[in-house]
Amino acid sequence: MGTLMINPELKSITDRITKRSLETRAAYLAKIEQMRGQGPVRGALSCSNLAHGFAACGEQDKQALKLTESANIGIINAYNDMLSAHQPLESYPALIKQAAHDVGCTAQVAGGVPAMCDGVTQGTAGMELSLFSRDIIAGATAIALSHNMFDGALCLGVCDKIVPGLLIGALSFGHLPVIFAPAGPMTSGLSNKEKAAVRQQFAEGKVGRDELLEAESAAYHGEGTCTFYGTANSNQMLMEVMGIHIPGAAFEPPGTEMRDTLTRAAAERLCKITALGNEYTPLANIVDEKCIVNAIVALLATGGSTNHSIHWIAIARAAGIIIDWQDFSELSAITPLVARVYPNGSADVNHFHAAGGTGYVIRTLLENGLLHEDVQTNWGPGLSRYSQEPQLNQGRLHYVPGVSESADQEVLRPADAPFSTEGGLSLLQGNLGRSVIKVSAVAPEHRFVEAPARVFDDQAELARAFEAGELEQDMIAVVRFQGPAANGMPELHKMTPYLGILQDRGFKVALVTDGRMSGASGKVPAAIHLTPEALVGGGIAKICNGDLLRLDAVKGELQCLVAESEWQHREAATRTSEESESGTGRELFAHMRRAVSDAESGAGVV
Ligand SMILES: O=C(O)[C@H](O)[C@@H](O)[C@H](O)[C@H](O)COP(=O)(O)O
Ligand code: SF4
Repeated sequence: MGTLMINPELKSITDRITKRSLETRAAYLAKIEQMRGQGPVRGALSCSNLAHGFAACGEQDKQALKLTESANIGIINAYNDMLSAHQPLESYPALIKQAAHDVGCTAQVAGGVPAMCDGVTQGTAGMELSLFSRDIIAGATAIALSHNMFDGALCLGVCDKIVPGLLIGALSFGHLPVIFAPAGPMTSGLSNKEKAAVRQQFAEGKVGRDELLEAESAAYHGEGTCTFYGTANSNQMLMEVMGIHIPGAAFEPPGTEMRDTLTRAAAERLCKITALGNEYTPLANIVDEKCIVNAIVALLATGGSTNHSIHWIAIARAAGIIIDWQDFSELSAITPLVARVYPNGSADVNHFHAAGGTGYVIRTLLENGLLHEDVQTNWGPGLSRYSQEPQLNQGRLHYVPGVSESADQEVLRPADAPFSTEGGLSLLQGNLGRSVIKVSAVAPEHRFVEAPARVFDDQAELARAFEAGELEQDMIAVVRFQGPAANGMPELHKMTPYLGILQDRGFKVALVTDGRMSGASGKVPAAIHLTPEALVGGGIAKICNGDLLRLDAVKGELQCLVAESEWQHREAATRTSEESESGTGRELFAHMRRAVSDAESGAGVV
């Protein structure tokens, strides 16, 4: 691999983050140091604690656990049948236990964590629990690891809030080595673009529910992660570039010999890097400022999910590192877009993987000084290890250098000849507050929209207005009271077909909301995560129907073009509906709505 001269702006942004985080990072590391016992963590347990901990084990494991020479791995499993991406995880614990035994160690399922499928809950009341489920998962991870029987943790989770929640929880046990093992993507079915087209036809009444269900079922047809580059697959890219997977684990499909080999290898590696061995690699040493910056760069370079402009702020905070949207925006200005995967193009993650995948992205960014190479990883020091690709040779795993050229220039390009010289996300600012936009999914001709506001209190109201034919005009839809404190900041992805139709009909259309969009949302310019949110009196609550709004993704401006004197005297609207307070379990999350931080602080309660 060529010289790895670091980009000077990348270095300066990293130095700024390191300086800003000095105190919080030092406090985090001090807490982790306190948690590091000598010898296996279980050695500090009382006899009764330990006996409870291995009561249900077989005799061989009991003997191993009584002694303190061999490592015991805690498995945190997010298996359920709701997420096609998590369904394969059902069989992983048995594979991991056998792999641990094969190297003289033990493994136990430390606990399960809940996992919500945002595809199942999209557009329903359940989506109002989705963001909060991240911090519930973080707490559930800590509950599992708090048994203190473990010398390392193997996290089994893939999708949206699950990987961030597992990682936030595991960072509270950052004295342990932690490896994430995914299940991989579904094989390609009906393309995401064709699926989106049938949805628009359904919204226009051109096809019926049977055709729609047939298209959806042809797109989402089997086990594994949905194949668009949304939040779940962005998680996989970021776990690679942070060195938390073992190299090349992200996009191998489930149910293959390679997939099972990678899962076993993760367990074997984890047994090797505990404090009992001579390659001790605690999670706290991996997730540092350079690692977080690498994750943001990889997100921006691949047009990853906007949700990570929230989750990775929360993850960084869990490691004592403070980042904000200005950091994202400045990194985006120096990060080339090297991948076009739906919604940023028509390819899916299987095409991305075949074209060179995570190894190629890491290689080309390293070669252009756009990632920090001098980092710690679960596979050893130095990020260039993750530009390698796994191969099987008579059933044994080994690594070879990854491709040095993209196998499909329509899907992956080198960082010095990218699809765009800027990354996928931008910060928008103005008299409405601060928001983010995924520019990589918006055609250049749609990145500037100035049009009258049409104000809605939820996405269903917008759908009704569309169906009544009231939206056939240039319009910036304002959907408010969708922030974290209002109703848990749901994804508002169901609006995408309606706004896409209006855009296709030639109207200038955009969306402004304090809510979220799906990582799969695309072509309509959307200023999302608007902070401060409507419920706390943010500017979005002062917009009236007909106000002229400007969304300029090129200059980074979001403005209500009302005279300053009038704007200052505008009353913020108050919410008319308490619908989000109860039903579908939402009453159980009232304390989180009251305590949640704003989107730019990570929308967290932990
Ligand atoms: O952020 C994300 O990537 C989304 O939450 C994704 O996980 C969700 O499942 C989408 O809603 C699926 O897309 P459709 O709803 O278009 O099927
Ligand atoms: S990618 Fe989204 S829709 Fe697909 S399994 Fe994961 S959460 Fe569900």
